Amino acid sequence: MPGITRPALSVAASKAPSQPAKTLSANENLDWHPTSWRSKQLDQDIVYPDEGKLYQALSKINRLPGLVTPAEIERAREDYARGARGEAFFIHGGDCAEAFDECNEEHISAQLRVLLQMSLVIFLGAKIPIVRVGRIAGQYAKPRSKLTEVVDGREYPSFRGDSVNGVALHDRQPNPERLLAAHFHSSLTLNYLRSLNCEQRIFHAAIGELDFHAESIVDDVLRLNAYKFHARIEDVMLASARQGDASAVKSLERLQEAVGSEMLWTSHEALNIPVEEASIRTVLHASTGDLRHYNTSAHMLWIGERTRQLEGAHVEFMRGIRNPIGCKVGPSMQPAELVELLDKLDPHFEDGRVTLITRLGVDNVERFLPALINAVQKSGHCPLWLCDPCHGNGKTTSTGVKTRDFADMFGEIEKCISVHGALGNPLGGLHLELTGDKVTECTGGCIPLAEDGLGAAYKTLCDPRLNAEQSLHLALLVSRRLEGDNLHSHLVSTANPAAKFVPSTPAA
Ligand SMILES: O=C[C@H](O)[C@H](O)COP(=O)(O)O
Ligand SMILES: C=C(OP(=O)(O)O)C(=O)O
Ligand SMILES: [Mn+2]
Repeated sequence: MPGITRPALSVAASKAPSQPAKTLSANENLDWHPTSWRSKQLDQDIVYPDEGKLYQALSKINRLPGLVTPAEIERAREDYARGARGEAFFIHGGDCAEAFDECNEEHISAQLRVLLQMSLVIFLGAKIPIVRVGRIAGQYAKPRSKLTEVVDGREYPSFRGDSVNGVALHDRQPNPERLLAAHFHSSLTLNYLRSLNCEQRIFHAAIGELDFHAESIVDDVLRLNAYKFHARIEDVMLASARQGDASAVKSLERLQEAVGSEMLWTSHEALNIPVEEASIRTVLHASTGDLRHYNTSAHMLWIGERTRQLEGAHVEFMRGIRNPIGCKVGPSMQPAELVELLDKLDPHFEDGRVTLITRLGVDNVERFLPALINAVQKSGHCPLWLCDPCHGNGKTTSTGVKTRDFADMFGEIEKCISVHGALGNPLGGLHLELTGDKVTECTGGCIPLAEDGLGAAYKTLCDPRLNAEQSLHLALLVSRRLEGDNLHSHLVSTANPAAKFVPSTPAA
């Protein structure tokens, strides 16, 4: 569907100078402005019936404190640069679409806990620091394959995320008040995350719970592996205690440092550009004289597969912000197009400025990924490469339920690890739709969930998520794979639900 050209609503512009200062360094985008996207085609546009109310909501967001600070964004950039150079592994995950109704302590701590647990498990295989990034505290706007749907012969706008409209058919008109509600829900989520991050308790609980998971899961392999990993965490603690500080708490803190930064960086898809524009704060950098434009709605933002057109509004907006930025890369991306995109988004060739999130589908990785990697290697850009094994492996069951199979997801990750490894370009991490909650949305995994079991706790507002046990199982397999073990042939899939998962001999 063709996008529209936005009228000149001026929100962020009120805080940013209309012309760049004369003393700009080479690092500045001279032809960029927080509003320059408005003259470009905006795909997946959200059309509000009342532009006046939209303007009021955007200017309120512009006046409210940002959710994150420029200093944090600078620290996140350093983590992304490390990841791009192969010095850290990223676990980027969370809900497909956050829900206002799930903005509660249980859901938020479950998200943080599962990401921490996955980090610990993958750290023990990859043996490099792990950086965690949540699809959290702002993942409230969705692109859709079809912008309308027909129910009982009547056409309605599709559900576009809680910041836009409601799931209920009577609530499908985009409502600008939801933008403010999203800002406040994001703020509460982030506030709670910051409190949890400050507490050692969540880290201890996450380790302790690896055993709990092992107890609660009937599958032999997960139980064995989780115990083994728990024992190895203790080994690492003992070793670091031996090296100096005798105190176990001290060594636990060291392990925490080794696993990665304490902060969970926040992220969401930058889909609704007017509200992203309203979140910009422009800062004059004292030592370089650069004007830096920080999008304070999240630490990291990404461009979706449906809105990554080279000449489109989303790419135009994103190229000017200082935050680490990402772009989804689907099977239609051409190698030359990818390099052109990087030239736009990363004109100064900065390590980790861009994260490429490939989502090719298990059967497409070997066909498309090598040429994409080769082209990027030749271009001189140094992006962080993540594998999103979710969005290329979607299926709809015969009863119309959206799902994904665990074996396809691990299959895509394995192939990405192999292709990246063969080209001397190690995979930098994973991008996953997951939840710490006990949902039944994806098939397969350690408790082989079949299609007829999906109805038990199918709660997602958009795409199916891995549940806590599936997420941990995936982390165990990835950890072993990064260590050199190949467990893929043992995977239980719904294609063969009776298959027994035979444990491999625990490594010494
Ligand atoms: O999260 C990603 C997209 O928004 C989602 O896959 C689109 O789903 P749809 O094909 O049901 O619109
Ligand atoms: C919309 C998403 O993915 P993609 O743009 O890759 O389809 C998503 O990550 O939720
Ligand atoms: Mn999704």
